[in-house]
Amino acid sequence: MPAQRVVIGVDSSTQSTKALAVDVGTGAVLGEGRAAHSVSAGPGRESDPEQWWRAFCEATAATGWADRATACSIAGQQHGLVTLDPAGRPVRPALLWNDVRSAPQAAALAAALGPAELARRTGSVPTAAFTAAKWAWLRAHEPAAADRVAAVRLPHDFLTERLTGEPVTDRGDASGTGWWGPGGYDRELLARIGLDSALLPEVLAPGSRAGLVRAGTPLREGVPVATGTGDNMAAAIGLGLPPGRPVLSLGTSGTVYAVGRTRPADPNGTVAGFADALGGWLPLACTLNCTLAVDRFAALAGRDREDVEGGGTVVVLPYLDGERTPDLPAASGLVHGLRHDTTPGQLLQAAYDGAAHALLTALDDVLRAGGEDPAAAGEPLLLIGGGAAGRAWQQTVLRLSGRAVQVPEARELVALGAAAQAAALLTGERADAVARRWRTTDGRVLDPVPRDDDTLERITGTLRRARALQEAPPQERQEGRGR
Ligand SMILES: Nc1ncnc2c1ncn2[C@@H]1O[C@H](COP(=O)(O)OP(=O)(O)O)[C@@H](O)[C@H]1O
Ligand SMILES: O=C(CO)[C@@H](O)[C@H](O)COP(=O)(O)O
Repeated sequence: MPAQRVVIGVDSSTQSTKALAVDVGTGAVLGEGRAAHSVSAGPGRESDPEQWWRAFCEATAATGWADRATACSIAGQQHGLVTLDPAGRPVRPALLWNDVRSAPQAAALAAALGPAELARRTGSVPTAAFTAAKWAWLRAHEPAAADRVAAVRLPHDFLTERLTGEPVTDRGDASGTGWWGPGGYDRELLARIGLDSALLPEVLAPGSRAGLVRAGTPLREGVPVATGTGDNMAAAIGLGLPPGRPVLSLGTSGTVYAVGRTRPADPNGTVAGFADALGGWLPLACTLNCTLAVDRFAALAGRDREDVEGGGTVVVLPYLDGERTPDLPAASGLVHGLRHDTTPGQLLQAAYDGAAHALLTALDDVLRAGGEDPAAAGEPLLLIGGGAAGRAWQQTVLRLSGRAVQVPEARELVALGAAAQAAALLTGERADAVARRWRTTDGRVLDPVPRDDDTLERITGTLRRARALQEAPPQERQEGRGR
Protein backbone atom coordinates (compact mmCIF):
# COMPACT_ATOMS: atom_id res chain seq x y z
CA MET A 1 0.00 0.00 0.00
CA PRO A 2 1.46 3.46 -0.87
CA ALA A 3 2.43 5.60 2.15
CA GLN A 4 -0.14 8.18 3.21
CA ARG A 5 0.90 11.68 2.10
CA VAL A 6 -0.07 14.53 4.38
CA VAL A 7 0.38 18.27 3.85
CA ILE A 8 -0.05 21.23 6.18
CA GLY A 9 -2.04 24.33 5.17
CA VAL A 10 -1.92 27.44 7.32
CA ASP A 11 -4.19 30.48 7.65
CA SER A 12 -2.48 33.33 9.50
CA SER A 13 -5.48 35.63 9.80
CA THR A 14 -6.24 38.69 11.88
CA GLN A 15 -7.42 37.02 15.06
CA SER A 16 -5.54 33.71 14.96
CA THR A 17 -3.41 31.17 13.12
CA LYS A 18 -5.17 28.01 12.03
CA ALA A 19 -3.27 24.99 10.70
CA LEU A 20 -4.72 21.87 9.11
CA ALA A 21 -2.98 18.56 8.37
CA VAL A 22 -4.70 17.17 5.28
CA ASP A 23 -4.51 13.82 3.49
CA VAL A 24 -3.42 14.55 -0.10
CA GLY A 25 -5.44 11.68 -1.55
CA THR A 26 -8.81 12.25 0.14
CA GLY A 27 -8.74 15.76 1.60
CA ALA A 28 -9.54 14.34 5.05
CA VAL A 29 -8.45 16.66 7.86
CA LEU A 30 -6.23 14.56 10.12
CA GLY A 31 -5.15 17.20 12.60
CA GLU A 32 -5.84 20.82 13.52
CA GLY A 33 -4.04 23.50 15.47
CA ARG A 34 -4.91 27.05 16.43
CA ALA A 35 -3.15 29.89 18.25
CA ALA A 36 -4.58 33.33 18.97
CA HIS A 37 -3.07 36.68 17.92
CA SER A 38 -3.41 40.00 19.66
CA VAL A 39 -4.21 43.19 17.76
CA SER A 40 -3.69 46.66 19.22
CA ALA A 41 -6.71 48.75 20.19
CA GLY A 42 -6.80 52.54 20.01
CA PRO A 43 -6.34 54.62 16.88
CA GLY A 44 -4.46 52.04 14.79
CA ARG A 45 -4.50 48.27 14.27
CA GLU A 46 -1.10 46.66 14.69
CA SER A 47 0.26 43.18 15.47
CA ASP A 48 3.77 41.93 16.19
CA PRO A 49 4.94 39.67 13.32
CA GLU A 50 7.08 37.69 15.82
CA GLN A 51 3.79 36.70 17.44
CA TRP A 52 2.57 35.32 14.08
CA TRP A 53 5.70 33.19 13.82
CA ARG A 54 5.23 31.84 17.35
CA ALA A 55 1.55 31.14 16.53
CA PHE A 56 2.62 29.38 13.30
CA CYS A 57 4.98 27.11 15.28
CA GLU A 58 2.36 26.39 17.95
CA ALA A 59 -0.52 25.74 15.51
CA THR A 60 1.48 23.53 13.12
CA ALA A 61 2.92 21.51 16.04
CA ALA A 62 -0.62 21.07 17.42
CA THR A 63 -1.74 19.32 14.21
CA GLY A 64 0.35 16.34 15.32
CA TRP A 65 1.79 16.05 11.78
CA ALA A 66 4.46 18.78 11.69
CA ASP A 67 7.39 16.35 11.61
CA ARG A 68 5.71 13.99 9.12
CA ALA A 69 4.03 16.35 6.63
CA THR A 70 5.48 16.23 3.13
CA ALA A 71 4.68 19.81 1.99
CA CYS A 72 3.36 23.04 3.45
CA SER A 73 1.85 26.37 2.34
CA ILE A 74 0.95 29.54 4.22
CA ALA A 75 -1.91 31.93 3.48
CA GLY A 76 -2.33 35.14 5.43
CA GLN A 77 -4.38 38.26 6.02
CA GLN A 78 -3.86 40.61 3.06
CA HIS A 79 -2.24 44.04 2.82
CA GLY A 80 -0.38 44.22 6.19
CA LEU A 81 2.88 46.18 6.08
CA VAL A 82 5.69 44.12 7.64
CA THR A 83 8.96 46.05 7.90
CA LEU A 84 12.18 44.15 8.61
CA ASP A 85 15.72 45.20 9.53
CA PRO A 86 18.82 43.65 7.89
CA ALA A 87 18.65 40.72 10.36
CA GLY A 88 15.02 39.97 9.38
CA ARG A 89 13.59 41.33 12.66
CA PRO A 90 10.53 43.61 12.62
CA VAL A 91 11.46 47.31 12.72
CA ARG A 92 8.05 48.01 14.31
CA PRO A 93 4.72 46.15 14.63
CA ALA A 94 2.94 45.44 11.34
CA LEU A 95 0.29 47.92 10.19
CA LEU A 96 -2.77 45.77 9.47
CA TRP A 97 -5.37 45.88 6.66
CA ASN A 98 -7.96 47.43 9.01
CA ASP A 99 -5.75 50.29 10.24
CA VAL A 100 -7.41 53.37 8.74
CA ARG A 101 -4.78 55.93 9.78
CA SER A 102 -3.40 55.68 6.24
CA ALA A 103 -6.63 56.99 4.66
CA PRO A 104 -5.16 60.45 3.85
CA GLN A 105 -2.19 58.80 2.10
CA ALA A 106 -4.57 56.64 0.02
CA ALA A 107 -6.58 59.74 -0.90
CA ALA A 108 -3.39 61.61 -1.83
CA LEU A 109 -2.33 58.79 -4.17
CA ALA A 110 -5.74 58.76 -5.86
CA ALA A 111 -5.66 62.54 -6.22
CA ALA A 112 -2.13 62.55 -7.68
CA LEU A 113 -2.58 59.82 -10.30
CA GLY A 114 -6.35 59.72 -10.74
CA PRO A 115 -8.57 56.77 -9.72
CA ALA A 116 -9.00 55.52 -13.29
CA GLU A 117 -5.25 55.48 -13.94
CA LEU A 118 -4.57 53.65 -10.66
CA ALA A 119 -7.29 51.09 -11.43
CA ARG A 120 -5.83 50.61 -14.91
CA ARG A 121 -2.29 50.06 -13.59
CA THR A 122 -2.85 48.13 -10.37
CA GLY A 123 -6.46 46.90 -10.69
CA SER A 124 -7.58 48.93 -7.68
CA VAL A 125 -8.10 52.44 -6.38
CA PRO A 126 -6.25 52.17 -3.06
CA THR A 127 -8.05 52.72 0.24
CA ALA A 128 -6.36 52.93 3.64
CA ALA A 129 -6.11 49.12 3.56
CA PHE A 130 -3.58 48.96 0.75
CA THR A 131 0.08 48.48 1.64
CA ALA A 132 1.13 51.44 -0.53
CA ALA A 133 -0.92 53.81 1.65
CA LYS A 134 0.59 52.23 4.78
CA TRP A 135 4.15 52.69 3.56
CA ALA A 136 3.36 56.34 2.69
CA TRP A 137 1.95 56.75 6.22
CA LEU A 138 5.12 55.29 7.75
CA ARG A 139 7.31 57.62 5.66
CA ALA A 140 5.24 60.62 6.77
CA HIS A 141 4.83 59.75 10.47
CA GLU A 142 7.88 57.64 11.38
CA PRO A 143 10.62 58.59 8.89
CA ALA A 144 13.41 57.25 11.13
CA ALA A 145 11.73 53.82 11.23
CA ALA A 146 11.18 53.90 7.45
CA ASP A 147 14.89 54.65 6.95
CA ARG A 148 15.86 51.54 8.95
CA VAL A 149 13.78 49.18 6.79
CA ALA A 150 15.81 46.65 4.79
CA ALA A 151 12.88 44.53 3.58
CA VAL A 152 9.11 45.04 3.13
CA ARG A 153 6.86 41.99 3.32
CA LEU A 154 3.22 40.99 3.54
CA PRO A 155 2.16 38.75 6.46
CA HIS A 156 2.27 35.53 4.44
CA ASP A 157 5.59 36.40 2.78
CA PHE A 158 7.12 37.09 6.17
CA LEU A 159 6.14 33.64 7.43
CA THR A 160 7.17 31.85 4.22
CA GLU A 161 10.58 33.53 4.44
CA ARG A 162 10.97 32.54 8.11
CA LEU A 163 10.18 28.97 7.10
CA THR A 164 12.36 28.74 3.99
CA GLY A 165 14.81 31.66 4.03
CA GLU A 166 13.48 32.73 0.60
CA PRO A 167 12.32 36.35 -0.02
CA VAL A 168 9.35 35.52 -2.24
CA THR A 169 5.65 36.21 -2.64
CA ASP A 170 2.81 35.41 -5.06
CA ARG A 171 0.69 37.49 -7.44
CA GLY A 172 -2.51 37.19 -5.38
CA ASP A 173 -1.13 38.82 -2.26
CA ALA A 174 1.08 41.19 -4.31
CA SER A 175 -2.08 42.53 -5.98
CA GLY A 176 -3.24 43.92 -2.61
CA THR A 177 -0.20 46.14 -2.18
CA GLY A 178 -1.27 48.86 -4.62
CA TRP A 179 2.20 48.81 -6.21
CA TRP A 180 1.85 45.68 -8.38
CA GLY A 181 0.20 45.19 -11.77
CA PRO A 182 0.27 42.46 -14.41
CA GLY A 183 3.61 43.84 -15.63
CA GLY A 184 5.19 43.44 -12.16
CA TYR A 185 6.10 46.10 -9.61
CA ASP A 186 5.10 49.63 -10.65
CA ARG A 187 8.39 51.49 -10.22
CA GLU A 188 6.97 54.94 -10.85
CA LEU A 189 4.39 54.42 -8.14
CA LEU A 190 7.02 53.04 -5.76
CA ALA A 191 9.23 56.08 -6.39
CA ARG A 192 6.27 58.34 -5.61
CA ILE A 193 5.90 56.81 -2.12
CA GLY A 194 9.66 56.56 -1.51
CA LEU A 195 10.00 52.77 -1.56
CA ASP A 196 12.95 51.05 -3.27
CA SER A 197 11.82 47.96 -5.22
CA ALA A 198 15.01 46.19 -4.03
CA LEU A 199 13.28 45.90 -0.63
CA LEU A 200 10.45 43.80 -2.08
CA PRO A 201 10.20 40.03 -2.53
CA GLU A 202 10.25 38.26 -5.89
CA VAL A 203 6.75 37.49 -7.23
CA LEU A 204 6.70 33.78 -8.09
CA ALA A 205 4.60 32.20 -10.85
CA PRO A 206 1.44 30.32 -9.78
CA GLY A 207 2.15 26.75 -8.73
CA SER A 208 5.84 27.43 -7.97
CA ARG A 209 7.80 26.09 -5.07
CA ALA A 210 8.84 28.93 -2.73
CA GLY A 211 11.65 26.91 -1.16
CA LEU A 212 12.41 24.15 1.31
CA VAL A 213 11.82 24.13 5.06
CA ARG A 214 15.00 25.13 6.82
CA ALA A 215 16.37 23.68 10.04
CA GLY A 216 15.02 24.77 13.42
CA THR A 217 11.28 24.96 12.68
CA PRO A 218 8.54 22.54 13.82
CA LEU A 219 8.34 21.15 10.25
CA ARG A 220 10.67 18.55 8.81
CA GLU A 221 13.78 20.11 7.25
CA GLY A 222 13.89 19.97 3.43
CA VAL A 223 10.12 19.64 2.88
CA PRO A 224 8.84 21.77 -0.07
CA VAL A 225 6.83 24.92 0.62
CA ALA A 226 4.39 26.41 -1.90
CA THR A 227 4.08 30.15 -2.61
CA GLY A 228 1.12 30.66 -0.29
CA THR A 229 -1.11 33.68 -0.97
CA GLY A 230 -3.55 36.15 0.58
CA ASP A 231 -6.33 34.65 2.67
CA ASN A 232 -9.16 35.45 0.23
CA MET A 233 -7.20 34.02 -2.71
CA ALA A 234 -6.50 30.90 -0.64
CA ALA A 235 -10.20 30.48 0.17
CA ALA A 236 -10.98 30.76 -3.56
CA ILE A 237 -8.57 27.86 -4.13
CA GLY A 238 -9.95 26.00 -1.11
CA LEU A 239 -13.42 26.16 -2.65
CA GLY A 240 -12.13 25.11 -6.10
CA LEU A 241 -14.02 28.18 -7.29
CA PRO A 242 -15.15 28.31 -10.95
CA PRO A 243 -15.50 31.78 -12.59
CA GLY A 244 -18.60 33.73 -11.61
CA ARG A 245 -19.56 31.72 -8.50
CA PRO A 246 -19.95 34.27 -5.67
CA VAL A 247 -18.56 33.84 -2.16
CA LEU A 248 -19.41 35.76 0.99
CA SER A 249 -16.87 35.44 3.79
CA LEU A 250 -17.82 36.46 7.33
CA GLY A 251 -14.76 36.94 9.55
CA THR A 252 -13.01 39.92 11.09
CA SER A 253 -13.43 41.36 7.62
CA GLY A 254 -16.47 40.74 5.50
CA THR A 255 -15.60 39.97 1.90
CA VAL A 256 -17.59 39.24 -1.22
CA TYR A 257 -15.84 37.97 -4.34
CA ALA A 258 -15.89 35.75 -7.40
CA VAL A 259 -13.20 34.54 -9.78
CA GLY A 260 -13.34 36.94 -12.76
CA ARG A 261 -13.36 36.07 -16.45
CA THR A 262 -11.82 39.47 -17.22
CA ARG A 263 -9.28 41.66 -15.41
CA PRO A 264 -11.19 43.98 -13.06
CA ALA A 265 -10.43 47.73 -12.90
CA ASP A 266 -13.21 49.59 -11.06
CA PRO A 267 -12.44 53.35 -11.11
CA ASN A 268 -15.09 53.92 -8.41
CA GLY A 269 -12.98 51.95 -5.96
CA THR A 270 -15.79 49.74 -4.58
CA VAL A 271 -14.26 46.62 -6.12
CA ALA A 272 -10.60 45.78 -5.55
CA GLY A 273 -9.19 44.25 -8.73
CA PHE A 274 -7.11 41.53 -7.10
CA ALA A 275 -5.25 38.80 -8.93
CA ASP A 276 -5.98 35.27 -7.81
CA ALA A 277 -3.17 32.85 -7.01
CA LEU A 278 -3.66 30.77 -10.17
CA GLY A 279 -3.12 33.27 -13.00
CA GLY A 280 -6.66 34.73 -13.07
CA TRP A 281 -8.51 37.52 -11.26
CA LEU A 282 -10.42 37.93 -8.03
CA PRO A 283 -12.61 41.07 -7.93
CA LEU A 284 -13.53 41.61 -4.28
CA ALA A 285 -15.24 44.07 -1.96
CA CYS A 286 -14.26 44.15 1.71
CA THR A 287 -15.75 45.62 4.86
CA LEU A 288 -13.90 46.36 8.09
CA ASN A 289 -16.89 45.63 10.32
CA CYS A 290 -18.27 42.12 10.24
CA THR A 291 -18.35 39.44 12.96
CA LEU A 292 -16.55 41.49 15.63
CA ALA A 293 -18.84 44.48 15.14
CA VAL A 294 -21.98 42.34 15.32
CA ASP A 295 -20.67 40.54 18.41
CA ARG A 296 -20.03 43.95 20.00
CA PHE A 297 -23.68 44.90 19.39
CA ALA A 298 -24.75 41.57 20.94
CA ALA A 299 -22.70 42.47 24.03
CA LEU A 300 -24.15 46.00 24.14
CA ALA A 301 -27.68 44.61 23.82
CA GLY A 302 -26.92 41.97 26.46
CA ARG A 303 -27.96 39.18 24.08
CA ASP A 304 -26.53 35.93 22.80
CA ARG A 305 -25.45 36.41 19.17
CA GLU A 306 -28.28 34.16 17.95
CA ASP A 307 -30.93 35.97 20.00
CA VAL A 308 -32.29 38.23 17.24
CA GLU A 309 -35.79 39.53 16.58
CA GLY A 310 -37.33 40.86 13.36
CA GLY A 311 -39.53 43.92 12.89
CA GLY A 312 -39.21 47.50 14.03
CA THR A 313 -37.63 50.52 12.41
CA VAL A 314 -34.15 50.64 13.86
CA VAL A 315 -31.18 50.91 11.48
CA VAL A 316 -27.58 50.22 12.50
CA LEU A 317 -24.55 51.29 10.49
CA PRO A 318 -22.05 49.13 12.44
CA TYR A 319 -18.93 51.01 11.33
CA LEU A 320 -17.13 50.72 14.67
CA ASP A 321 -13.68 50.59 13.06
CA GLY A 322 -14.33 53.19 10.36
CA GLU A 323 -15.36 51.58 7.05
CA ARG A 324 -13.89 50.64 3.70
CA THR A 325 -17.09 49.66 1.82
CA PRO A 326 -18.50 52.28 1.69
CA ASP A 327 -15.17 54.13 1.84
CA LEU A 328 -15.74 56.05 5.08
CA PRO A 329 -12.53 55.57 7.09
CA ALA A 330 -13.54 58.17 9.69
CA ALA A 331 -17.02 56.70 10.26
CA SER A 332 -18.21 55.35 13.60
CA GLY A 333 -21.18 53.21 14.57
CA LEU A 334 -24.57 54.83 14.10
CA VAL A 335 -28.00 53.79 15.40
CA HIS A 336 -31.06 55.47 13.88
CA GLY A 337 -34.80 54.94 14.19
CA LEU A 338 -34.96 53.80 17.83
CA ARG A 339 -38.46 53.85 19.37
CA HIS A 340 -39.82 53.05 22.86
CA ASP A 341 -40.81 49.62 21.61
CA THR A 342 -37.49 48.74 19.95
CA THR A 343 -36.23 45.51 21.56
CA PRO A 344 -32.58 44.50 22.17
CA GLY A 345 -33.12 41.62 19.71
CA GLN A 346 -34.24 44.04 16.98
CA LEU A 347 -31.18 46.21 17.64
CA LEU A 348 -28.96 43.15 17.23
CA GLN A 349 -30.74 42.07 14.02
CA ALA A 350 -30.23 45.59 12.67
CA ALA A 351 -26.47 45.24 13.30
CA TYR A 352 -26.43 42.00 11.25
CA ASP A 353 -28.45 43.74 8.54
CA GLY A 354 -26.12 46.77 8.46
CA ALA A 355 -23.02 44.56 8.17
CA ALA A 356 -24.55 42.36 5.45
CA HIS A 357 -25.99 45.34 3.53
CA ALA A 358 -22.54 46.75 2.74
CA LEU A 359 -21.40 43.40 1.30
CA LEU A 360 -24.53 42.41 -0.58
CA THR A 361 -24.98 45.80 -2.24
CA ALA A 362 -21.43 45.40 -3.61
CA LEU A 363 -22.05 41.88 -4.98
CA ASP A 364 -23.40 42.98 -8.38
CA ASP A 365 -20.43 45.34 -8.85
CA VAL A 366 -18.05 42.49 -8.02
CA LEU A 367 -19.68 40.20 -10.59
CA ARG A 368 -19.73 42.93 -13.26
CA ALA A 369 -16.06 43.78 -12.60
CA GLY A 370 -15.17 40.18 -13.40
CA GLY A 371 -17.17 40.12 -16.64
CA GLU A 372 -20.30 38.39 -15.28
CA ASP A 373 -23.95 39.36 -15.74
CA PRO A 374 -25.31 39.71 -12.17
CA ALA A 375 -28.84 39.07 -13.42
CA ALA A 376 -27.95 35.62 -14.76
CA ALA A 377 -29.19 32.92 -12.41
CA GLY A 378 -26.12 31.49 -10.79
CA GLU A 379 -25.03 28.83 -8.39
CA PRO A 380 -25.90 29.38 -4.71
CA LEU A 381 -23.85 31.98 -2.85
CA LEU A 382 -21.13 30.20 -0.87
CA LEU A 383 -21.02 31.32 2.77
CA ILE A 384 -17.71 30.84 4.60
CA GLY A 385 -15.65 32.27 7.49
CA GLY A 386 -16.27 32.04 11.24
CA GLY A 387 -19.69 33.73 10.98
CA ALA A 388 -21.00 31.19 8.44
CA ALA A 389 -21.69 28.79 11.32
CA GLY A 390 -24.14 31.23 12.88
CA ARG A 391 -27.85 30.78 12.19
CA ALA A 392 -28.54 34.50 12.52
CA TRP A 393 -25.84 35.23 9.92
CA GLN A 394 -27.22 32.57 7.56
CA GLN A 395 -30.79 33.87 7.83
CA THR A 396 -29.66 37.48 7.38
CA VAL A 397 -27.73 36.65 4.21
CA LEU A 398 -30.64 34.61 2.81
CA ARG A 399 -33.12 37.45 3.45
CA LEU A 400 -30.94 40.29 2.16
CA SER A 401 -29.47 38.48 -0.88
CA GLY A 402 -32.61 36.80 -2.21
CA ARG A 403 -30.29 34.00 -3.36
CA ALA A 404 -29.86 30.38 -2.42
CA VAL A 405 -26.99 30.04 0.05
CA GLN A 406 -24.64 27.07 0.43
CA VAL A 407 -22.72 26.56 3.67
CA PRO A 408 -19.79 24.17 3.16
CA GLU A 409 -19.27 21.68 5.97
CA ALA A 410 -15.53 22.31 5.74
CA ARG A 411 -14.82 25.15 8.12
CA GLU A 412 -11.29 26.45 7.48
CA LEU A 413 -11.35 27.12 3.74
CA VAL A 414 -8.32 29.42 3.77
CA ALA A 415 -6.15 26.78 5.44
CA LEU A 416 -7.65 24.13 3.12
CA GLY A 417 -6.73 26.29 0.11
CA ALA A 418 -3.18 26.55 1.39
CA ALA A 419 -3.15 22.77 1.90
CA ALA A 420 -4.33 22.34 -1.70
CA GLN A 421 -1.41 24.53 -2.86
CA ALA A 422 0.97 22.30 -0.90
CA ALA A 423 -0.63 19.13 -2.29
CA ALA A 424 -0.39 20.50 -5.84
CA LEU A 425 3.39 20.73 -5.42
CA LEU A 426 3.44 16.97 -4.82
CA THR A 427 0.90 15.82 -7.40
CA GLY A 428 1.45 18.28 -10.26
CA GLU A 429 -2.27 19.18 -10.35
CA ARG A 430 -3.66 22.73 -10.27
CA ALA A 431 -4.41 23.65 -6.68
CA ASP A 432 -8.11 24.39 -7.35
CA ALA A 433 -8.44 20.97 -9.04
CA VAL A 434 -7.09 19.40 -5.86
CA ALA A 435 -9.78 21.21 -3.81
CA ARG A 436 -12.52 20.09 -6.21
CA ARG A 437 -11.27 16.53 -5.84
CA TRP A 438 -11.51 16.98 -2.06
CA ARG A 439 -15.19 18.10 -2.46
CA THR A 440 -14.67 21.04 -0.13
CA THR A 441 -17.92 22.82 -1.05
CA ASP A 442 -20.14 19.92 0.05
CA GLY A 443 -22.70 21.23 2.49
CA ARG A 444 -26.28 22.27 3.06
CA VAL A 445 -28.02 24.48 0.47
CA LEU A 446 -30.54 26.90 1.98
CA ASP A 447 -33.43 27.72 -0.36
CA PRO A 448 -33.83 31.35 -1.42
CA VAL A 449 -36.47 33.64 0.09
CA PRO A 450 -37.81 36.88 -1.46
CA ARG A 451 -35.27 39.66 -1.01
CA ASP A 452 -36.10 42.08 1.80
CA ASP A 453 -35.78 45.23 -0.32
CA ASP A 454 -37.51 47.40 2.30
CA THR A 455 -34.72 46.80 4.79
CA LEU A 456 -32.00 47.29 2.17
CA GLU A 457 -33.59 50.59 1.07
CA ARG A 458 -34.00 51.78 4.67
CA ILE A 459 -30.29 51.19 5.30
CA THR A 460 -29.26 52.79 1.99
CA GLY A 461 -31.41 55.84 2.78
CA THR A 462 -29.98 56.20 6.29
CA LEU A 463 -26.46 55.91 4.93
CA ARG A 464 -27.15 58.60 2.32
CA ARG A 465 -28.60 61.01 4.89
CA ALA A 466 -25.87 60.29 7.48
CA ARG A 467 -23.00 60.83 5.05
CA ALA A 468 -22.00 64.22 6.45
CA LEU A 469 -21.71 62.72 9.94
CA GLN A 470 -19.63 59.80 8.69
CA GLU A 471 -17.05 61.71 6.65
CA ALA A 472 -14.04 63.34 8.30
CA PRO A 473 -14.05 67.15 8.11
CA PRO A 474 -11.89 68.27 5.13
CA GLN A 475 -9.02 69.52 7.31
CA GLU A 476 -8.81 66.24 9.26
CA ARG A 477 -8.89 64.31 5.97
CA GLN A 478 -5.75 66.14 4.86
CA GLU A 479 -3.95 65.94 8.18
CA GLY A 480 -4.71 62.30 8.77
CA ARG A 481 -6.79 62.93 11.90
CA GLY A 482 -9.57 60.88 10.37
CA ARG A 483 -10.60 59.07 13.56
N1 LIG B 1 -21.34 30.41 15.43
C1 LIG B 1 -20.94 31.65 15.14
N2 LIG B 1 -21.82 32.63 14.83
C2 LIG B 1 -21.43 33.86 14.52
N3 LIG B 1 -20.14 34.26 14.51
C3 LIG B 1 -19.22 33.35 14.81
C4 LIG B 1 -19.55 32.01 15.13
N4 LIG B 1 -18.39 31.34 15.38
C5 LIG B 1 -17.39 32.24 15.22
N5 LIG B 1 -17.89 33.44 14.90
C6 LIG B 1 -17.15 34.68 14.63
O1 LIG B 1 -16.18 34.41 13.67
C7 LIG B 1 -15.07 35.29 13.84
C8 LIG B 1 -13.80 34.57 13.47
O2 LIG B 1 -13.92 34.21 12.12
P1 LIG B 1 -12.64 33.89 11.26
O3 LIG B 1 -13.12 33.69 9.86
O4 LIG B 1 -11.90 32.78 11.90
O5 LIG B 1 -11.88 35.27 11.45
P2 LIG B 1 -10.49 35.79 10.89
O6 LIG B 1 -10.10 34.82 9.81
O7 LIG B 1 -10.81 37.14 10.40
O8 LIG B 1 -9.52 35.85 12.03
C9 LIG B 1 -15.10 35.77 15.28
O9 LIG B 1 -15.16 37.18 15.26
C10 LIG B 1 -16.38 35.18 15.85
O10 LIG B 1 -17.14 36.16 16.45
O1 LIG C 1 -8.32 43.27 3.62
C1 LIG C 1 -8.88 42.24 3.34
C2 LIG C 1 -9.25 41.91 1.93
O2 LIG C 1 -8.89 42.91 1.02
C3 LIG C 1 -9.23 41.27 4.45
O3 LIG C 1 -10.09 40.27 4.01
C4 LIG C 1 -7.95 40.72 5.06
O4 LIG C 1 -7.36 39.82 4.14
C5 LIG C 1 -8.14 40.14 6.44
O5 LIG C 1 -9.03 39.11 6.48
P1 LIG C 1 -9.55 38.29 7.77
O6 LIG C 1 -8.76 38.58 8.93
O7 LIG C 1 -11.00 38.62 7.91
O8 LIG C 1 -9.39 36.88 7.33
